[in-house]
Amino acid sequence: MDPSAPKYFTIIDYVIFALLLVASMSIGLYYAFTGGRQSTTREFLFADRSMKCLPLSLSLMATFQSAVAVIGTPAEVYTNGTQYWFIGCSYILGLLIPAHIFIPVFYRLHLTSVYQYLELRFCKAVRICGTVTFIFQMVIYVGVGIYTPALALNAVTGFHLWGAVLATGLVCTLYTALGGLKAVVWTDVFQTLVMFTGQLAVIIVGVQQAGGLSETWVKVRDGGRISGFDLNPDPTVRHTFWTLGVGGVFLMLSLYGVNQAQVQRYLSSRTEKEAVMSCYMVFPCLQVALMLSCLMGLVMYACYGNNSPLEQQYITSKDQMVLYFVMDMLQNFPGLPGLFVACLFSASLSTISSALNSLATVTIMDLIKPHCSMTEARATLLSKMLAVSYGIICLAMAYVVHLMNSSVLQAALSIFGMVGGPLLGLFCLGIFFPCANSIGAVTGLAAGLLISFWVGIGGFLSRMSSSVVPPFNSTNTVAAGPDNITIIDAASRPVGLHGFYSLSYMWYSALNSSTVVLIGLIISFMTGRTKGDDVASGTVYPVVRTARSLLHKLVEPSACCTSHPRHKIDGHKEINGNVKEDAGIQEETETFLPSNPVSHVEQETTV
Ligand SMILES: O=C(O)CCCC[C@@H]1SC[C@@H]2NC(=O)N[C@@H]21
Ligand code: NA
Repeated sequence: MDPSAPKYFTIIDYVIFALLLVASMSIGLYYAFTGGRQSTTREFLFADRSMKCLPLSLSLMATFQSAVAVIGTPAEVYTNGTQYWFIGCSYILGLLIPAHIFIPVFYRLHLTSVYQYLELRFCKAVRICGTVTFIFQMVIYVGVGIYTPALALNAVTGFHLWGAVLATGLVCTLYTALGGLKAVVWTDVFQTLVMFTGQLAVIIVGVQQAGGLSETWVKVRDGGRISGFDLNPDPTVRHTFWTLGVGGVFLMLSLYGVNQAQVQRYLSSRTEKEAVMSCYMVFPCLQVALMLSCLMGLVMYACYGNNSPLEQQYITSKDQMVLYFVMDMLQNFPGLPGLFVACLFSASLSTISSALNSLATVTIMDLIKPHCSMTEARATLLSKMLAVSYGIICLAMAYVVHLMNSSVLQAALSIFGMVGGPLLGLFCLGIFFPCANSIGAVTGLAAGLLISFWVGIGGFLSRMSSSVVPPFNSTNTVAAGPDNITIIDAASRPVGLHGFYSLSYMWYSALNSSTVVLIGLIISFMTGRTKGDDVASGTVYPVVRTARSLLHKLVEPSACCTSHPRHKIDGHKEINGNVKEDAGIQEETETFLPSNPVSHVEQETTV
């Protein structure tokens, strides 16, 4: 069989792919016509705040595990070894901090959009800036998420590229717009199971084809694909334990701490404890997903060694390697290629649906509702129309991504770093620095975005434009284009602006969030910092508040300010409490009372 010939699907493969779309659609329709039939925003956007932690944790994991991880991570491990696996170390702090800092603050404020926090803590302008930045980030990310599987599929199987993009985009938009968050969460659960099954099947068959487990191990070890701890502190080296294990923490916080798609899931939990539990349960799910993706890269290496289909010119981009491998290895197992393609599209659908739902939520809650009152029915209908509109916008975005043509994994992570990083910085400024004021927040965000685009685009252009590859240090592999990895001679090191541009993309989140905090604090001090007591209570991390009042007492023993006792309703009754300012005494009241006049926080009205 000519290895360069495109591989074709058998009819059973198409059937399995079609079944995935039908099953996803059915779940959407089920939630459209059961329960409250999605007639309130509380149900459509927050699943009646009744979600349990198991489905939530799978949905949380699926939201940022798209086809990019299924295709990009194995290609990364095949090309550069298992160094990328160390990103798993960042999941520890990357989930502990959201569970014990961000969730308690956001949950007790009974938010409907995470950007409401910015208005509570700062002002409406900061909220709008945060919302618009989030929309920008997610629309681009979804564009990558829709385009990635379709491109790989088209390249290897001849499957019509825009047919796949349209099928994915339309089915996903429909079940999201019909079934709301309940449908999105339960399709995420179903799609995650398909994703894991598909990857496992390919790994098992691939190990067999490579001659068994021990043979596979020997080949990847001798091929130098098992990376040890690379403790090189040089921030321009693309992947080291530091860029992945530490830089990855900031990336994780921007996604699992302050990204609306994830915060909305925490807020849809029955209790705060369930929300924290779902965050904890994401950890094993993420480790399994990472392990499967990395193992697939190793198995591919065991099968192809160094003469990869890329070297043989059978494919044109390293992001097509996984699908080529699947079609090459599973050709004799009818149905398995279809299963893996279903896995690929499951990864994509679960990310796109979560993104569309969160985009509709922030648009209705942050940009429309605060400026025009409307009935619950109209708000829900508008949310559904927004989900459809964003689906169409993201399809158009897929075309833009088509024009960009860069390695998908790095593209996705760079987007998170370049846009998610500054947003993380904005929330950290609010939660950990009571002295930060609104002017500091807006200026800090602008500075963070400026720096991130300077480094991100500057780095991309300097890699693309320099005919003679700019001087880089030895182990820095520069992914100049989608596939040509350029290993640079050991002698030279990045100097000046090149050093700045050659910062590993894994440091973008850390650099940009720190810039926002630093500039935000400087501007706050220059323009008259906020006095501790002027800050809306519940918007600053309690430990910071306590530390401040202790410090105050130490410095000025006569200081009158005492932190007001916080009336807490006892644990098991604590449900989505909203914080009410009432003569300085904070107490949490049942959320479903008519919204109290004092609370600044709009609430989704309950029927
Ligand atoms: O798969 C994607 O859509 C993007 C690539 C992975 C995104 C980041 S990497 C760290 C964290 N772990 C995940 O599984 N997803 C996020
Ligand atoms: Na996904």
